[in-house]
Amino acid sequence: MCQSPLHEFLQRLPKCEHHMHLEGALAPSLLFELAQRNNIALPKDDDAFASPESLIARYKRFTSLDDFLHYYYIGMSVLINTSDFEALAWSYFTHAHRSGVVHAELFFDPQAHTTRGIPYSTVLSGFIAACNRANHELGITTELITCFLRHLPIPDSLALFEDPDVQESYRRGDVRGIGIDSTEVGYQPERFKELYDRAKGMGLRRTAHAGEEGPVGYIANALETLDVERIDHGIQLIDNPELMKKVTAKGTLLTICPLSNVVLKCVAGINDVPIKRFLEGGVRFSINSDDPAYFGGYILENYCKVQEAFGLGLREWEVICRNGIEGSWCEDSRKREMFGILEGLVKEWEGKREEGE
Ligand SMILES: Nc1ncnc2[nH]cnc12
Ligand SMILES: [Zn+2]
Repeated sequence: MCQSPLHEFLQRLPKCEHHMHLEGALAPSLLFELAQRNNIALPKDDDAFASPESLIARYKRFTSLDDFLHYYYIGMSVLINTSDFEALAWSYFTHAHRSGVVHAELFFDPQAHTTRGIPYSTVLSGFIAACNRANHELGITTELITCFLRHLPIPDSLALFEDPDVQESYRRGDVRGIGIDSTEVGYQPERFKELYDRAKGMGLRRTAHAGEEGPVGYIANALETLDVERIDHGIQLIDNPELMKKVTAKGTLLTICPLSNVVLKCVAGINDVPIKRFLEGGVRFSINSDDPAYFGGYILENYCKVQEAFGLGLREWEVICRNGIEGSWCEDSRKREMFGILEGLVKEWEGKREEGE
């Protein structure tokens, strides 16, 4: 719980999450439980894997994106069965519900599992089961997004994309779009042009991690060569006012993850995430959790940290939330429902203000 008088308002805002890696919701407690159940040996030469507590302590000392990714890929090696993937996603949804998430568009990394011999169908069926349960029991609507790993060879991405099970998941609408993630610097977005062209040809939605650790040129490159509809992170946009104007005019949504940026040392502190400058410049963005089990908080903690740093008003939060709803890849009827909740909440809180509460 944050110290802001707006804490209850922030909790109740109807949040859309657009940047959340399901594998990044693997809490150390579940990681150790699954390692034991599935008989997976964790590295013996790294003291961090001695216990869940020592792992949590190590997560507080990440030095870079790659330092985090090292632990992220080892962590997910404990996921073997459909039930493991379902348990992981369900643990995310219970936290998300408490944080006020009403709509979640979730990344997963198929190649990180298929390269370990886990079939795509095992991964997907576990995630779909949790999504269905979240919809029925918590009222959260969902979309899934396959992310391709930029550090792997391009032909591997294309081969996975064309895999009959993967194609079937796109055709059925079980998976709505594609993205690219993993190590950024040295892996320019344009390398994935063919993949994105094929995805666009199939009517899939498209986003890409860019401008997290990498320079602003990667953002321009993703927009130009991949024709993406959203940019994941994109905080380096602040370095190029001309491009910022273009992104604003186009209405491209940045999916910003403030806690992640601080923990992975992409910025010195939360005050350096360009929230205020993007708001003033009219850049659209949503606020997201990225890998909550690794970065010390879910989406509400990100909202709270932003509030503590920038002291935003009701109207500024309304803009952030409205842009998040608008930039979602759900039906217009669902957007209208979420706009309705938002308008009601803002009116209620403005009323409280007038009564001098
Ligand atoms: N923040 C991040 N950046 C790039 N790849 C990721 N995979 C999971 N989290 C990521
Ligand atoms: Zn990410």
